[in-house]
This record gives sequence, structure tokens and C-alpha cells, in this order.
Amino acid sequence: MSGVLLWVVCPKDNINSLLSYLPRNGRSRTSKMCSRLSFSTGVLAYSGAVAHPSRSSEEKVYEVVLKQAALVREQRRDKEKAWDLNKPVETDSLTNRDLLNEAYDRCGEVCAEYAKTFYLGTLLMTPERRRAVWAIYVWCRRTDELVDGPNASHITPKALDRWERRLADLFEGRPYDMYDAALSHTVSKFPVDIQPFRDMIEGMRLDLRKSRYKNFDELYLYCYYVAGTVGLMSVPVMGIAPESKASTESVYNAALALGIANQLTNILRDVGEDARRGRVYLPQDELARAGLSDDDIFRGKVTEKWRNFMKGQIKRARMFFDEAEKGVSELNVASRWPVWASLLLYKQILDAIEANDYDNFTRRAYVGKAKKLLSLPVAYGRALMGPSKLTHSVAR
Ligand SMILES: CC(C)=CCC/C(C)=C/CC/C(C)=C/CC/C(C)=C/[C@@H]1[C@@H](COP(=O)(O)OP(=O)(O)O)[C@]1(C)CC/C=C(\C)CC/C=C(\C)CCC=C(C)C
Ligand SMILES: [Mn+2]
Repeated sequence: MSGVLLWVVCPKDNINSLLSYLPRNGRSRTSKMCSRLSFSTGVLAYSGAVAHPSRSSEEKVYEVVLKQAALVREQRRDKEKAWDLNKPVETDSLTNRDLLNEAYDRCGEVCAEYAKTFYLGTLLMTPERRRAVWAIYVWCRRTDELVDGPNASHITPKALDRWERRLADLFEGRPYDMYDAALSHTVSKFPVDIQPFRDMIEGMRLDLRKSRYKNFDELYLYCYYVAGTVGLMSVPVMGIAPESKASTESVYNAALALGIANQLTNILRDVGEDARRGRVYLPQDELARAGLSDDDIFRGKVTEKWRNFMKGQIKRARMFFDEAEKGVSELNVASRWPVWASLLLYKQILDAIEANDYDNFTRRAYVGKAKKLLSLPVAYGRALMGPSKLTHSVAR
């Protein structure tokens, strides 16, 4: 029943074993977090675990990063058991194989329709990896559509619980429909863990019950749920270059940073649109420190205070992009291009907000066709750059 409901709401659908938290890493991580979060709007927003006995969102998310990295590290070390990605699809009959291929093709079509540039980028990847990324993309798109699509007003926490049960089923080899079947196959072939998927659903739950974020710590958690998770889901499929000397955690960390950077950018681009839906995805404490309130956002007037506030927010989003950039060259060669392309395109949205003189109330920041096209060869050039020769050189 729930499946039927969820099927209908999709647009075009006619379409821990936690690693021990190494003290050395923990310390360097904490100082990194402090310096990053101090980019709020002047005042240090993160005062560390001593002042706040409960852990920060970033610490909690980092535990997930460590867990995901452990899964992939196992696969990298244990060459014997490594997934043979070039093996043809093994299914019990020709019919099943055809159905599976068709399921993947349908995922590709959805991707091509919703995210053309990204789709083009995936064409450079090996066929196995490419279609696995498509399957993940489609699941993410459908999950987002539950709360943002045409039937969003009918979506209740119970519907999300059903979507999560359906997710568990597909991870156990019991897919509900074709798209699920493609993902079910993907997660059986690659060391993809269910947690980031569950966490994305948690982000959608948050969207149902919350429309304000007290501080960056709360916003960071939201960004992890809805976007950082995408990075964690993608790395096992994109693959880490065999010659990479970077630690698996550092690559995951960069992937997480890319998701967070993208979502922060989304938020800054959509301030006006979100306000019209009664939503403010900006840290309330930082707004207050800038002398701004929700009312200023609803009024939508670009003032000097607003420009200054936006400068701080853009600076922080760029810091996350910088952190992400350090990890891209560690990915498998064929996966680097789509990642660079999407990174460069997204980052330019921040430039576009600046070019609009910070009017994200009435003007939508977008990257024009010419700039988009130009990004592709630039991304290609960067993708040629292989992993750094230094051990543990990334994000440490
Ligand atoms: C080492 C390293 C840097 C590795 C790269 C890891 C990697 C591939 C990271 C991908 C990061 C990424 C693309 C994150 C998506 C962030 C995002 C835009 C999330 C959106 C959430 C909700 O936003 P909102 O509702 O506010 O906005 P809309 O108006 O709805 O846009 C999402 C919409 C969640 C759903 C996410 C997707 C549909 C995208 C899923 C993408 C993939 C699975 C492919 C990722 C691969 C590449 C090459 C980009
Ligand atoms: Mn959305």
C-alpha cells in the first residue's frame, strides 16, 4: 500500500562498528572544526566539547564517516574479496538480466532528464559504476520528491517510515519496483551501507517538522542528512584510485564536504523561494548577530547588513568546497570528471549570487550555458590530475 502511494508521488513517473575514535585524529579534527566554524559571522560559533559536554553535529557526523570509510577500506585491503565490477550481471535467468538492464536504463533516463550535465559526466565512467550512480541518483531524487514534490502535502512521518522499510527491503534483496531493483543490485555489488540512505530519510523527516535552525551546528546536521549523505553513498561506487595514498577517511571527508557545500549553496540561492514557503534555512544566531531577523528576510530588501551577512555565508560555503577539492583527485580516474564538473558548476552559483549583488530574494542565481559549457573542459583538465604522492595528504 505504502509502496503504491510512494510510487504515485514520484514525478514523471508514469515515472558502526564505530572505529575507535583515535585521539590524535580527534584532536586534529577538532581544531579543524573550530577554525572552520569560526567563519560564522565573526564570533566563534563552535566552542568545542569542553564547553558543550554533548557532541557537536560535526563530531556525530564524523563518526558516520569513519564507519563508512571502514567498509571501503576493508574492500581496498582485501583484494581477494574485492567486488569484481567487471563481472556480468549474475541473475538466475535471461529474463531477469534483461529486466535489470532495463531498470538501470530507466534510472539513466531519469538522470538525463533531471540532471543533464551530471548525466553527461557519468558517461565517462565504467558502465558498472555509471549505472550504479544512476540508481543512487534516482533513489535520492525520489526521496527528495516525497517532501518537495507535487504530493508533498500528503506526506506524513508515517509515509517516510514506510519509505524507510522499503529501503531496508531493497537492501535485503526484496525490491519493490524497477528503480528499487536497480539500487538493490547496486548495493549488492558495491560496499554501500544503508546508513547514509536512512540518514537522508531522517533529513526529510526534519523538513516536515522544522523550519528554523538555531545555529550552524543544527544547520550542519540538516545539510549532512540531505546532502552530505550523497557523498557517502557515492564514494563506494565512484571508487578510490588504486594508487591513492590518501586515507579512506580523508576521501570520505572530502565527499561529505562536497555534499555540505552543495547544500549550503542551494540554501543561499533559494533564500527568497524558501521564505515564501515560510522556511528560513539560515542560522538564527548568526542572523541576530548581523542585526537581522526573519522579518528582514520576509521583507526581502537587500541592505548593507544583508550583504555583509551573505558575504560570511558564502565564505563558509567556499571553505567546504575547498575541503572537497582536496579529495577529488583521489577518486578513480573515470569518476573524477563528473565530480569536478558538478563541483565547479555548483561553486559558480556562489559567484552568481555575488553578481546579483546578493539579491537572493527576487533573483535566482544561475550559471549560464556558456559558463556551464566552459566548466566541462576545465573539469576534464582537473580530472587528469591523479592522486597526490604523499601519504595521508588529504584533509588531515
Ligand atoms: C572525494 C569526493 C569529493 C567525492 C565526490 C562525492 C560526491 C559524488 C558527492 C556528491 C555531492 C552531491 C551532488 C550532493 C547533492 C547535494 C544536493 C544538491 C542535495 C539536494 C537535497 C535537498 O535539497 P533542496 O530540497 O533544498 O533543494 P532542491 O530544490 O530540491 O534542489 C537534494 C535534492 C537531495 C537529493 C540529491 C540528489 C537528487 C542528487 C544525488 C546525486 C547523486 C547520487 C550523484 C552524485 C554524483 C556526482 C558526480 C555529483
Ligand atoms: Mn528538494
